[in-house]
Amino acid sequence: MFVKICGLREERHVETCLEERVDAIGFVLTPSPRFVAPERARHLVNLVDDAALTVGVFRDETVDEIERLAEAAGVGAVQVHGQRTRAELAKLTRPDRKLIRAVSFDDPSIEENWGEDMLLVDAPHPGSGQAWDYASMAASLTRRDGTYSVETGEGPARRWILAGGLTPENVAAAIEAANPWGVDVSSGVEASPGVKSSQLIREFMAAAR
Ligand SMILES: O=C(O)c1ccccc1N[C@@H]1O[C@H](COP(=O)(O)O)[C@@H](O)[C@H]1O
Repeated sequence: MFVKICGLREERHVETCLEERVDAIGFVLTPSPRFVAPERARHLVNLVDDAALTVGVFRDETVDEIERLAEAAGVGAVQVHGQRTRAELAKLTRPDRKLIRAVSFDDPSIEENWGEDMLLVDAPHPGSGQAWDYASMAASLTRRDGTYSVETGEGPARRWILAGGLTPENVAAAIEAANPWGVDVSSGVEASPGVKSSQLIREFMAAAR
C-alpha cells in the first residue's frame, strides 16, 4: 500500500516519515494552516533526498505559479486541487516530475483520465479532516468497468489514492471498503491543526500496512 503523509513542516516529523518508510511526503505550498514557504520546503525536500517522493500541494494557483513554486521547493511531484482543465494539466506534465490530480469524490471527472500519474480522491474540502463514505464510492465504481478496476485498485491508465478524514483508527477499514492503490493523510496524524504527531504517524503507518 502506497502511503503519503501530507503537510510536513518540521524536520523531526520528516525523520519519522523516513524511519517509517513512508512512500510520499507532502508540502503544502498553498494557503493553509500547514503552509510551508518554498525555501523551507526545499530544506525538508533535501532531507528526504530520494528516500520518498516529495510532493508540492497546490489549490488555486495558476500553472505559472505552480511551476515557480515547485521549482523553488525542488519537489518531485505536484498535487493539484481546485477547478482545473485538461489543458492546465497538460501544461503541468513533465517527464521528470509526477502529476497528481486531486478531485472530490463527487466530481464527474473522477471517471476520466486526464493524463495524470495518480488520481487523488478526496473530500470536497481538502485538508479539513472530513471523512466521507468510502464504501459507497467503491460500490459505485464497481458498477463501471473502464477506467478503474476496484478489484485490483489500479485501472489500466492510472493509480488512485484515497484521502479525506483518514486516521489511524479508520484507515484499515477504509482500505478494506474502497480497495485503493494508496492512501493519503494530513489532519489525522496531527496533535492540533498544522502540528504533526510522530506517534500518530507511526500508528497510521502500522494500521495502513
Ligand atoms: O492540508 C491542507 O491544508 C490542504 C490545503 C489545500 C489543498 C490540499 C490540502 N491537503 C490535502 O487534503 C487531503 C486530505 O487531508 P485530510 O487528511 O483530510 O486532512 C490530503 O490529500 C492533503 O494533501
